[in-house]
Amino acid sequence: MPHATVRNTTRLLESPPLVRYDGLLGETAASVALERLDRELAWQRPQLRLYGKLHSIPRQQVWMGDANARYRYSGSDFDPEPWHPLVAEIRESVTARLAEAGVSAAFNSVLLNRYADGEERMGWHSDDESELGSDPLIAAVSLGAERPLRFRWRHGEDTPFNVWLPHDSLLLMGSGVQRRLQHALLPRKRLGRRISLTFRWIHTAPLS
Ligand SMILES: O=C(O)CCC(=O)C(=O)O
Ligand SMILES: [Fe+2]
Repeated sequence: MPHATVRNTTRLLESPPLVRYDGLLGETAASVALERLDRELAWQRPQLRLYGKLHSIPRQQVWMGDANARYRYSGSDFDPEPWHPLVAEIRESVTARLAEAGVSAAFNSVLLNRYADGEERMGWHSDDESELGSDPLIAAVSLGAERPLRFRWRHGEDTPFNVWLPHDSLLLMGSGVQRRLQHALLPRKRLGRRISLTFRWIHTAPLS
């Protein structure tokens, strides 16, 4: 099974911290998924408040998941969209591939991100909201233009590094990654459309 461990993190993180698996859906199915998600989802560009001023995010997104998997993100509450059948199928492929690799994981929600071109991006952050628990496992599927996800150590333990995310790949961000690193999808010139799906487990509160 093709996969690549990201070597320069293994000294500093527990196993399996950051692993990329290639060929998740198969080339054709992945290209069909890119087109369908692009067309069929209700992509949104919410405004977030930053230092008291509203800014449109430099990408589009959709939150999807179980009805009770509510999420708080940059000061706003998001109610998830119901599972799109194709996204539910991709989730099955992700959990199956992880299970083959000996990683048992379950996901009740996903943030889908759509970057129209290389100018669209996501700034530095860790996915460390309290709803994700103390040591979340996040699985990120990439479709479309290959871009690097850049990582930097929160306390400068080592140098920043890129993990390239080709079409139809799956990046597992495992134990310690959110606690010890931040990541960003920085702008790059001359790049086409990309959609990512970052699957998560949200610890839920009872529906009121
Ligand atoms: O688009 C990506 O690969 C990164 C997305 C990300 O960091 C996130 O959804 O939290
Ligand atoms: Fe993230």
